[in-house]
Amino acid sequence: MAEQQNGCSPSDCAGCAHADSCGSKPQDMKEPANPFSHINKVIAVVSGKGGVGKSMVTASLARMMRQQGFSVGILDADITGPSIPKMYGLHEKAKGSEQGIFPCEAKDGTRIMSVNLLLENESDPVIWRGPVIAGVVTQFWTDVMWGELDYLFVDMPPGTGDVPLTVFQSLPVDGIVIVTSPQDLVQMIVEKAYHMAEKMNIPVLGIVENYSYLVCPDCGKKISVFGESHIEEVAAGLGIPVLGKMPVDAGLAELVEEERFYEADNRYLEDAVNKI
Ligand SMILES: Nc1ncnc2c1ncn2[C@@H]1O[C@H](COP(=O)(O)OP(=O)(O)OP(=O)(O)O)[C@@H](O)[C@H]1O
Repeated sequence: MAEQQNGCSPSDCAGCAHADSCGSKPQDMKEPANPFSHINKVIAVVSGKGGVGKSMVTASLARMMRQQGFSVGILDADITGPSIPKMYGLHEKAKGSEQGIFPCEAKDGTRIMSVNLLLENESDPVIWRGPVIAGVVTQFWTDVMWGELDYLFVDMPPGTGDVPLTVFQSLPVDGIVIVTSPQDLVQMIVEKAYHMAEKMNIPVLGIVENYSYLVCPDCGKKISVFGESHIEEVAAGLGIPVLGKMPVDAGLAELVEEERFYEADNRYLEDAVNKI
């Protein structure tokens, strides 16, 4: 917690004539991007808990922006459970030069960096302690030559541990998207993610609900497989928009299994395009 002086707090610094010399000013721990990276917007995709389809949502948002003609990258910060390269059929090793590491390029032009593109065998487990993992994620920012990007999506590990903290402190994150699924604990889980972003002064762009429903292939009826959704109330309570609701979609799952996500055409998140 930053020390308070003169009875003021870090949030009072903006516009204060004494901000530069005052101990209340929050320390800027942002790391410089690689000199060969020019990134317009960094968006972190987070979830309060695992298994809600965060990577699916990250890649879907990236695909949608790609379809709109934007240049897009995905930084896979889920170091112990990386799934992005496989979704896009990438199994090569990333190459480097004196200036840094090149991201790998998927068939739709999405630039991707993940620990799996650096490991000798992609099935090798990553058994590193939190600070080492957080250091690798920072290097994906400082050492990777992303080039010109309109959007860099960061697929975060679940929860509020070391890596999310490092990403929020070290990368200039413009906003976060919270992914959740319909369940009783949703309010508490979303609020945890929301308050973490708030404490780090990062705007929450909205919530995506995954596994929202299933459409019966015979009668077309929507079935709430994981219970009724309360996402609208939770979002309204926090004053943030619902960016979209994704059903369990066998077509999307198939594209993941067949490692052809670069062909995905996910219309469920269409509303998100103008909000992120
Ligand atoms: N809406 C969906 N419809 C069909 N399959 C889905 C959907 N969302 C996710 N999946 C599938 O569920 C599996 C898990 O998804 P994903 O890897 O995105 O989860 P995750 O939240 O990133 O996992 P974790 O955070 O626990 O590492 C994947 O095989 C993915 O293809």
